[in-house]
Amino acid sequence: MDNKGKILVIDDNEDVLFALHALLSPYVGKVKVSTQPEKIQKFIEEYQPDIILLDMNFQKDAISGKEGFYWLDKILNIDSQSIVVLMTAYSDTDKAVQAIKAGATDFIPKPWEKEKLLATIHSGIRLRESQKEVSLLKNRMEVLNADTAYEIIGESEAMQKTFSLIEKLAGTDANILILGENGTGKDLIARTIHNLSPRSKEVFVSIDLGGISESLFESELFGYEKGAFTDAKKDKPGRMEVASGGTLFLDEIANLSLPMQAKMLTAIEKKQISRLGSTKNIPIDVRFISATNADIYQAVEDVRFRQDLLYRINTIEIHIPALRERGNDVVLLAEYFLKKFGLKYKKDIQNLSHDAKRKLSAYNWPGNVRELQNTVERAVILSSDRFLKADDFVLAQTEGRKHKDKEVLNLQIIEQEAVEKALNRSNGNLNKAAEMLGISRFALYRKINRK
Ligand SMILES: Nc1ncnc2c1ncn2[C@@H]1O[C@H](COP(=O)(O)OP(=O)(O)OP(=O)(O)O)[C@@H](O)[C@H]1O
Repeated sequence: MDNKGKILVIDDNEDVLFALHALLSPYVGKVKVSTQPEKIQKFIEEYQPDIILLDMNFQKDAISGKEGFYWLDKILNIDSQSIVVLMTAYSDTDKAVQAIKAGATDFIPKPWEKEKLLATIHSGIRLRESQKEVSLLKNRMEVLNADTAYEIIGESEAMQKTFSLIEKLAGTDANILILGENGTGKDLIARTIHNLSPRSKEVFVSIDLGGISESLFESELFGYEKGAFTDAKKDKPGRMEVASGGTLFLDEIANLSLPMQAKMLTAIEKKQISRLGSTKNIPIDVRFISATNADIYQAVEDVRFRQDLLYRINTIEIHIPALRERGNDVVLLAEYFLKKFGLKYKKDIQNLSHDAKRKLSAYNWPGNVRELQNTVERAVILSSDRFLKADDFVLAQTEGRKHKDKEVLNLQIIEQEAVEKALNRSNGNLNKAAEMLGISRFALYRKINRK
C-alpha cells in the first residue's frame, strides 16, 4: 500500500480501536479512531475520511447489528458516496449481504485477518480515488459545457419541424438517434436536447466513434483498472461512468464494430458496465443520444449494424435536413457567422452584398453548415471591405476547380490557394494553418493581410 487515504474507525471497544490504529497507521495516510458514532457528521465534514470502518454492535453483547445499520444510514445520508466497511464479531453471511444491500461497500468479520483487512482497505482507497476522478472529470466537462453558448439559427420550414420535435421530446428521457449529413448540426442539436432535458444540470459527455481505434474506444468508453494493459498505470473511469446521471452523445455510431456493438448493447440493456481488467459491475444511469451520417438501416440490412442495438438507441429519431433544403437559412446563417467572425477577428464588416447572398444561396453546400461556417470565416479573414462580395467567397465545388484545366504556374496564385486551403482545412485556426504551410504564424498573418 502506498500510504494514502484517511481512515476513520468507529467502535465502542477501546482495545479494538487501539489495535486497529496500530495496525493500519503504517499502511495508510492517517487513522482517526472514536467510540462516538454521534459525532459522525462532524468527523465527515472536518476530517473527510476516505473510508469509515464501522462497528455493527455498539452495546456489549449486542448481535443484531441494528445500531450499525442505523449509523450506516446516517453516514450515507450525509454523503451517499461514502465508503463504509462494517465490522462485526459475529461472522454472518446474511448480515454481510444485508449490509451491502444497505449501502456498505464491504464487510469484515472480527477478529480480522491482517492481510484480508489491508486488502479491503486498499480496494476501498482505490474506489475512493476513482470516485474522485469521476467527479473531477464531470466537473471539467460541466465547465467546458458551461462556457459555450449554443445558438441554433433556422427559420425554414424544415428546421421549424425539427425544433418542434425537439420541444416535444424535451421533457422525456428517451434515447434519441439523430440522422443527417456531415456538418448539418447533429452535435449542436444533441447538446440542445440535453440542455432542455431533466438532466440539464448533469454532465453532457460526448465521444466520436469515427475518430478512434477499437481498442482505444473500449478503454475510453468503459474505463480500465490499473494493469489491465501495459499503459494502464492507474485506474481510469470511462465516459459511460462519467456520464452517469447525465447524457452520453455517441457520434458516428454506425462506425462501431460488431464486437463493440455487442458490448454497448449489454451496457444499455443492463444499465451497468465493468472496466477493462475488472469483473466488478458499475451501475450507470445514462441517457443516450446517438448520431450518424450513414444509412444505418442499410447497415442493418448488410449485417454491419445490429438491429437490436438500433432499436435500443432510436426510441425517437430526428432527421436534420441538409442545408440546401433550408431555403433562406443559408443567408441567415451566413449573416450570423459574419457577425461572429467579425468580432473574433476584429473586422468591421457590415453585411453581405446582394450578389454574395445570391451566390451562397445558389450553391449546394455538400459540407452543410460547417462548410458555410468555414467559408464565411475565410472570407472575413481575407477581406478588408465593409461588405462581403460574391468574389470573397471561394466555394469548393465550383471555384476550387477553376484552374484545373489550365496549369497554373503563377507563384502568387499558387501561394494564395495554398493559404486558403490551409485555412479551410484548419477551420480557420491560424496556428494549425501555419504549421500545414510550414511557415510561422506571423508570416501567415502577413500573407493574409497582403491580399
Ligand atoms: N443551425 C445552426 N445554427 C448555428 N450554428 C450551427 C447550426 N448548425 C450547425 N452549426 C455549427 O456548424 C458546425 C457544425 O455543426 P455540428 O458539429 O453540430 O455538425 P455535425 O452534424 O455534428 O457534424 P459531423 O457530421 O461532422 O459530426 C458547428 O460549429 C455548429 O456550431
